[in-house]
Amino acid sequence: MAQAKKQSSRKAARPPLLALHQVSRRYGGRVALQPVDLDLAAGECVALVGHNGSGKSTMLRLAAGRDTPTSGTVKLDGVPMDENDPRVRARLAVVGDVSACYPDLTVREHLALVAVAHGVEEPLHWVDRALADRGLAEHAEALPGSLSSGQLQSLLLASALVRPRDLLILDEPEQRLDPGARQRLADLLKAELADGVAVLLATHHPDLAMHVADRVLLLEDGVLLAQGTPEAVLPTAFPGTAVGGAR
Ligand SMILES: Nc1ncnc2c1ncn2[C@@H]1O[C@H](COP(=O)(O)OP(=O)(O)OP(=O)(O)O)[C@@H](O)[C@H]1O
Repeated sequence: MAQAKKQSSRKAARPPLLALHQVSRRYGGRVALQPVDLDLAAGECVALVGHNGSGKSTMLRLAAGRDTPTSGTVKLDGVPMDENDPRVRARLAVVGDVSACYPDLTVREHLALVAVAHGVEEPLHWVDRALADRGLAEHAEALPGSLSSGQLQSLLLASALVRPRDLLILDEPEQRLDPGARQRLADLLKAELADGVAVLLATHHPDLAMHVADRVLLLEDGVLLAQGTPEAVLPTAFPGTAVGGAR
């Protein structure tokens, strides 16, 4: 654990890859997110936690350039975040919801399309690797409509692995995954972090945050209530829940 702490402080010293400065979002008269700051360095993982409606997805959409803040700035490596900017598209992978799947493409075709569209070299190699890593090899020729919800979630994760990325943003990636697939997700995220990818995720799963996050931000009603190490914040975020496991 001492080693993990040492790594965290070393990571914190790096310049941020993603920087949110006083970012807020209002929908009509409703404040979904009060002004918040976030710096995320390469190889660092921040987990957003909080009840339903606390503002996690709003913050992720703003961080990914998929929504425009009411106030504040979002920058990727100093460049204003805009998901339409090719410089951003080359570095950002977002794991979203099933609406991102093409219903008439097989799992393999879907992944190949994503890889080719992003100009990846040897796309079929990466497709085969993502199929194997996500436990999808036996479903490679299936259409999304015939997959279970957990297999669909694995396809969304696989889509992020067949494209270039320095920043990975995931909204509740543990949804619908069984314990084995959840463990493979944690292993995947740790491998991404070891490769220097910055990871920002929202989760309702304290063990996932404990295993992969360097820092946890607790949101409540759009307000940043607490931030710190998983050990410091998760007991407040999930009172009465045993949060365990070595990182
Ligand atoms: N497009 C929108 N228009 C109006 N209000 C919205 C919109 N998107 C989100 N909100 C509101 O903003 C608040 C925060 O929602 P958000 O989806 O960010 O919460 P969340 O923490 O991700 O919740 P969950 O855990 O259920 O996914 C909620 O009150 C929600 O109703």
